[in-house]
Amino acid sequence: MTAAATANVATLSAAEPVRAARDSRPLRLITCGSVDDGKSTLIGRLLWDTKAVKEDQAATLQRDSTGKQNDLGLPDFALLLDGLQAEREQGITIDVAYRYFSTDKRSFIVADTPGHEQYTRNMATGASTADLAVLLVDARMGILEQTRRHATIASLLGIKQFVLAVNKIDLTNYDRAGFEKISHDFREFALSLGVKQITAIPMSALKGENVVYSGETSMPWYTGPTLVETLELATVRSAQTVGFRLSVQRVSRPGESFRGYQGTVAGGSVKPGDSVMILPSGMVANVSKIVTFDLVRNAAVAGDAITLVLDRQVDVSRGDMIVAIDSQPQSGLAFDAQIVALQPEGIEPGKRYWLKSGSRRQRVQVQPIAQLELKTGAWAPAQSLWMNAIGKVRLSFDETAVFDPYDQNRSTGSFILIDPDSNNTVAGGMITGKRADVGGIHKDGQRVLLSLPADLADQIMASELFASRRDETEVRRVTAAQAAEIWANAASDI
Ligand SMILES: Nc1nc2c(ncn2[C@@H]2O[C@H](COP(=O)(O)OP(=O)(O)OP(=O)(O)O)[C@@H](O)[C@H]2O)c(=O)[nH]1
Repeated sequence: MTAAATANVATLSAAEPVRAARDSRPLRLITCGSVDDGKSTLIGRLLWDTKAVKEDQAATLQRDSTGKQNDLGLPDFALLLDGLQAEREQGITIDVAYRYFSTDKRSFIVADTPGHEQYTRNMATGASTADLAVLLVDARMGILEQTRRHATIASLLGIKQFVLAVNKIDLTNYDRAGFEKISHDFREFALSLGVKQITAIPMSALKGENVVYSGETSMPWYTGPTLVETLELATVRSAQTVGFRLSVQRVSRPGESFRGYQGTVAGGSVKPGDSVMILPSGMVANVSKIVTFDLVRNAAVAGDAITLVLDRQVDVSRGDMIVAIDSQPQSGLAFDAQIVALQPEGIEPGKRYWLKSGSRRQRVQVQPIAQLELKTGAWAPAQSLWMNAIGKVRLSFDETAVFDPYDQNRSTGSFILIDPDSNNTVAGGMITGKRADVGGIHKDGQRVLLSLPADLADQIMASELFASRRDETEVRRVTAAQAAEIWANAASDI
């Protein structure tokens, strides 16, 4: 550690305690950027300078770095993450690697998300739980399309605080004008996304400048905070406001006398005596008991895995949602959503997919409406969505679907789409809202629902199209505007 760096440690520890009422939950952040922007080096540097690296790891790192030290004689920090990298390359379970570190003011969880284009999916996974995004750019390259894509996904997923880490500033000779141009370009783009909290920091992850320790010796012109100071002051996302949600994973019937509904609480809280509704059936019951692995509990909150026992016999199956009666999600046949297409085959107009949300799996027809132009931030009409595209779509279900909008509940408002032919996960998405409860022709159990405007509904019996289904067809009255939309979507439904 240099003398200047040591002096800065003292400065940091002596700083005013951060905001008294701050949430005690760790701050969750994601780092994203293009390949080689220096993410691994930055995370390694954060862990090293905050002393999150255990002694044995540090010794291994020094050994493995032999011959690779940088000009400060420090090890190659990116190697710290190599173990995780190897797991990632083998395939599989760890899409996003989580790392923990802390300062004397706060603890942090950082999700290391890969920078390659095809890893957009993993980036979205990390971002869905993050409070803040650190977007890395190479000071020599400036803002790239990938930077814009990541910033957009992070903002769609509800992240409102961004740090723009203008890394490798040492390679531009600490060029102030270059840094200011990049931060100006990014600020303009981020404002178009509605993101207002942006801190741009000139940084050398390799040399450890403006990460944990100040870079004032090399960049006297920069008087703003270091990365860690920014993180210490960031706010955690506020708790979601919607009521109790339990997506039923399993119905437990160990004996005649006991029937419990198992799952993880996906929102709100519940206690014995609460009135709940089972969706989509709409049946109502009261909670008589809450059981966890070995305990009877007097309450459960979001994140708890529980078995819920109700006070009466009701029909509940896997995939149903049990919700607070006074704060219900939206039920319907048609929803609006935003998705990120994840596979080379893209999203085809009108194709049927499996939609998976929590423990529920339903058939859905997906109609792309618009695609986000990353250069301008504008939505352009689109019929299909190709890999990595961010799009607005309409979802039409065969049977009643139940969601919260994503901004009210990230768990019951998000989903993935699976291609029934290839079994590939072709998109990840967020519900933005329910559409008017019409949507053309839908099967609801044994019934066929046909939605038509009032004037046409009176003539329905003349319709050849539905003659064969008349007995099982229910006609609903809707407005003319809704009807135009229904007809536009209906052809492929029949
Ligand atoms: N000069 C300089 N080099 C840096 C800096 N940060 C990272 N590097 C170098 O840039 C190269 C890429 O760094 P990584 O940390 O592996 O980049 P990455 O973004 O994690 O790359 P992937 O893991 O492939 O996505 C390495 O050779 C680093 O030593 C910096 O601030 N200054």
